[in-house]
Amino acid sequence: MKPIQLKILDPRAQAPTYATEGSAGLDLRAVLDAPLSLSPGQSTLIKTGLSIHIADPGLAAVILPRSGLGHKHGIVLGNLVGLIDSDYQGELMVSCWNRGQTAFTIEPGERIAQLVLVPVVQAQFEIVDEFAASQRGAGGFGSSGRH
Ligand SMILES: O=c1ccn([C@H]2C[C@H](O)[C@@H](COP(=O)(O)OP(=O)(O)OP(=O)(O)O)O2)c(=O)[nH]1
Ligand SMILES: [Mg+2]
Repeated sequence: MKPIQLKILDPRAQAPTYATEGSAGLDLRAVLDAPLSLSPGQSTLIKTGLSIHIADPGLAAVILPRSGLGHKHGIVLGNLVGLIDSDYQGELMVSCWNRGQTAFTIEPGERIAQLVLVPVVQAQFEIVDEFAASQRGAGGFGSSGRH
């Protein structure tokens, strides 16, 4: 694919790389002046020192939690998932939320989340009054397999 333009906005940041050949995610590191303690329940927006311009509307990026931090320490994302639009050119920001019971300290340069590029389809809509019948119809929320 075409390279995605990347700006390194802070000298403490570095271009993210895939850790292994098969990695889907690029780890994002915290740009912080000092360690930052997050109390239980607290969330804060952390800079990454990076911006990208995806440019292609057929792509987007998502920011996802790292499983170790999320499972072991309760550090997930305040917005659950971050969505980076293809036309966004600002700094990549990570909302870190301590959903755990104990304080957690984020160190400068710590890998706090991961960025995944994903394909996107922009929908076109056709307004109709009725849909053609389907097997499911309007059933949902556990309706299948119930008698
Ligand atoms: O975790 C995130 C989520 C979003 N963004 C940036 C990229 C994204 O393209 C932009 C807008 O995000 P979103 O559309 O989710 O936020 P919004 O609350 O709808 O704001 P807006 O009105 O600017 O679209 O903010 C981040 O840097 N980190
Ligand atoms: Mg938006």
